[in-house]
Amino acid sequence: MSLTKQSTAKVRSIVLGAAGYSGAELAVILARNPYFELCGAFASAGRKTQPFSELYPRYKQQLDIDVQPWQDELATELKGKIDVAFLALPHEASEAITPILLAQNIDVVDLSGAFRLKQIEQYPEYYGYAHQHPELLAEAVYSLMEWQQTALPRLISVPGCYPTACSLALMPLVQAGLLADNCVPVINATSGVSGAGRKAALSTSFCEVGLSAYGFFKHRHRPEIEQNLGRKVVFTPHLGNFKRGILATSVVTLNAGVTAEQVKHAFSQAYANKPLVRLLDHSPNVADVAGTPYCDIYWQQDGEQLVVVSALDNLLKGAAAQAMQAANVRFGKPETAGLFAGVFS
Ligand SMILES: NC(=O)C1=CN([C@@H]2O[C@H](COP(=O)(O)OP(=O)(O)OC[C@H]3O[C@@H](n4cnc5c(N)ncnc54)[C@H](OP(=O)(O)O)[C@@H]3O)[C@@H](O)[C@H]2O)C=CC1
Ligand SMILES: CC(=O)N[C@@H](CCC(=O)OP(=O)(O)O)C(=O)O
Repeated sequence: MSLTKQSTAKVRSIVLGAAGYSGAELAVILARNPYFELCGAFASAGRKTQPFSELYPRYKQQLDIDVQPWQDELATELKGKIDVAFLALPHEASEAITPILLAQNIDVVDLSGAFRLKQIEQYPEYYGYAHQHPELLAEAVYSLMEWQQTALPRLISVPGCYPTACSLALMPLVQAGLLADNCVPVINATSGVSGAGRKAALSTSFCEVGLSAYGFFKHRHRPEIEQNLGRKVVFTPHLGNFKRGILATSVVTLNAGVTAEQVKHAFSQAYANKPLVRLLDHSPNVADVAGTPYCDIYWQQDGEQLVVVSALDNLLKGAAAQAMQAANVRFGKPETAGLFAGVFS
């Protein structure tokens, strides 16, 4: 195994799952973040070492790093050479590899759902497997950064893509106490096909995908959204025939008498100094957030009924950009470092 040149001045990082969609986005973001150094990129053990630009040809001459097969034994070799590992892996792989990395004093920023839910008994029901590490579930901090109140520890659990879109849309109303007690938010959200990852599957192949709902009541993001909002929701994800982006439409009932000014104040106050949330005066469009680290939010009120529409790029604010945002904060760097290309970086 080889690592690229290291500098003690920068946060030394690796990406596991760098051949996949969200890991690849993260590798690109890390490579342009002046405060971090991308020291290694890894895929599954069965893969041969391959240049990143062979997997993603648009990065030829921009990101010259090899994607190498990951083996757990590498963790020992990396001790003292790497500060943080970003895991863009299937949930169970993340759960298994995390303690191995932590044991070598390597921080973990996990993009999977392995450490998102605080109630361990929800894993069999919503993830289809029993969680083996209650101590790490307790230790992990869930990093919905706009609402993050506490310091980030060595194990960071990055929120899911749909929960980020829905929670950013509804948290201001919850925190301001504007939702009716008996309100069960109804959330319909449509994701582009990259949400399903890069691996080939008939159901997500281009000619098969139209627009359809799935995951009724049992999608793993439902308990995550409920954990964030502190109330039950009806969450129905949809798959649409576009590459990237999520559009979430959340319908709620407000307390009687809540005014338009109160709603506006709740959103403006919540996101006044939050650089990655944009409050719009028109309905969001996934085309305007695809390729950006933003979550766009808009609402319309009719008496006690409120519709909130939010949009983000599932691979960026819904995954890699949010992971970078959290790691920037964890290591004391500017929150948005690496997230904007060119003059905004
Ligand atoms: N896609 C999205 O919109 C979002 C994804 N996420 C989460 O990020 C994670 C990755 O998702 P995504 O990028 O879509 O997935 P992909 O299927 O595109 O990529 C998965 C990556 O993980 C690697 N991998 C799989 N198993 C192992 C293993 N046991 N050891 C080492 N590497 C392994 C794969 O390697 P190889 O290519 O060699 O098989 C591949 O590089 C998931 O947990 C997902 O839930 C989070 C938010 C949004
Ligand atoms: C379109 C599609 O299949 N989307 C995925 C969610 C995206 C993802 O990978 O989930 P996390 O955000 O939890 O990591 C799904 O419904 O399972």
